[in-house]
Amino acid sequence: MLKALLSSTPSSTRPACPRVGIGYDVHCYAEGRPFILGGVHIPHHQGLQGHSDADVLCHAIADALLGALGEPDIGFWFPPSDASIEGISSLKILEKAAAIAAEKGVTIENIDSTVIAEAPKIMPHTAAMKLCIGNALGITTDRVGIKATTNERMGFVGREEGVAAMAVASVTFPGVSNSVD
Ligand SMILES: Nc1ccn([C@@H]2O[C@H](COP(=O)(O)O)[C@@H](O)[C@H]2O)c(=O)n1
Ligand SMILES: C[C@@]1(CO)OP(=O)(O)OP(=O)(O)OC[C@H]1O
Repeated sequence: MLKALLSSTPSSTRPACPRVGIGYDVHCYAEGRPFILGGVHIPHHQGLQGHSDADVLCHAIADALLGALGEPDIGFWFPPSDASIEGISSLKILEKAAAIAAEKGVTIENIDSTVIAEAPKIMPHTAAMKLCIGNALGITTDRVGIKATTNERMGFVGREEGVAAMAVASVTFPGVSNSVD
């Protein structure tokens, strides 16, 4: 009876829905700072400036994920004006984005990213970075893409004034069904 009633009413059934988001960030270099990228301390003569640990890659990934989730960006959740988060590990920011995804029942499918840096070499550190990012997001390392390129000596990246990163995130929102079997 209920099944017949439901089949005659407008359906609210919706299949699982894939979504994507993009993120971009840039930080300038400063002497006397550790260079933290993807949660990993990479030996370098200078690091990135920021209110947080300035992990430009994690910030780009966080914004990509928040975008895919339809949420406000990183600055909403972690305001630069908040003194209590000074020096915060950006892996915590990824953990927060993953928690928001989990609350919504959203599956994180994969992340891909590119770091744009003239120096140092990034690729030797990507295995460690993928582990940190994968752990923070609760996904396996094969779902975390990290690539790197120089800027061919052009612009602020080319002059080694800073580092940029871009990322995309792919997620699946859960389907809903009113069917009664
Ligand atoms: N900071 C970087 C930049 C580049 N790489 C690796 O070198 C390759 C060549 O870079 P080009 O910018 O000259 O195309 C690139 O594909 C990366 O594998 C790197 O590790 N770190
Ligand atoms: C997480 C925050 C907190 O201040 O980190 P910042 O180091 O300020 O980095 P930025 O990418 O400029 O902005 C994001 C901020 O919300």
